[in-house]
Amino acid sequence: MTWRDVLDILAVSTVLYYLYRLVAETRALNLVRGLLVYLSVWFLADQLEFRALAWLLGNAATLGVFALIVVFQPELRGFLERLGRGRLRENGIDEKGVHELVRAVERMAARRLGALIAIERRTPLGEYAVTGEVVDARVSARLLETIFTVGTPLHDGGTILRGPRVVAAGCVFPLSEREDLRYLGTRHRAALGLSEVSDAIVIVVSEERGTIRVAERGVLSANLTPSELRGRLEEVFREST
Ligand SMILES: Nc1ncnc2c1ncn2[C@@H]1O[C@H](COP(=O)(O)OP(=O)(O)OP(=O)(O)O)[C@@H](O)[C@H]1O
Repeated sequence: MTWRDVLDILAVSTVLYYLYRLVAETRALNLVRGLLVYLSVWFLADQLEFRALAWLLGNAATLGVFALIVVFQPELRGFLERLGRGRLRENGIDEKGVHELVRAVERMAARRLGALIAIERRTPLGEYAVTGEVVDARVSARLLETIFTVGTPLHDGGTILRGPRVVAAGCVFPLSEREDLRYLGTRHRAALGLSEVSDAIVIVVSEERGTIRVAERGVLSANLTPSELRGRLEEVFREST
């Protein structure tokens, strides 16, 4: 085994890893499952010498490749654009998203609605998203306020934003274990906990006090005004474009 082989293996692993992340984040995941079933049936038909079925599946596969390129044209285009910009993942949030998010947070703080909102950056938050309900909708102030309205099934737990979309709500985040912060309530410890295990920016609105704080890389900010929050989020937005 030479250094070339090691580099080759590393390169292939990197490509496979990014392909997996790309597939896991888009609607291509179901397609991959479908393709695996298709290939298994084709393989079986071939092994069992079901000539007609194998012929049909073989020819349909050629057509299918072109059909896939057409159907997944938006994803492929997005992927190639990001590859060109040197960023394989969309991270952060866009300008309109920041505007809607800050509006929602400001209103929720004024109304004393407790809220916990994580903005995914480079660390994938899929494992926490699956603990809640899939939302997959464009972020809007009205949507966020609706999610955190007391008495609704999804208001408990955290909401996850990926780019300009709300991906999931009612999610369970890991609680920070820090002894010196035991005095904090669980909503704030969950915000901090998630920021300790990821690079997410986690916004927390206190139901008790109506304050706005942000947890980032294991640090919980002091109370922020809505415009201070906007400033921080705009920095994140600039970093991601
Ligand atoms: N692990 C967790 N992941 C996500 N959300 C959580 C988690 N633990 C608690 N929460 C949320 O926090 C709420 C309880 O907040 P609690 O009052 O204990 O915390 P707090 O930090 O004092 O917040 P507040 O200032 O809003 O009262 C729960 O109803 C739930 O919505």
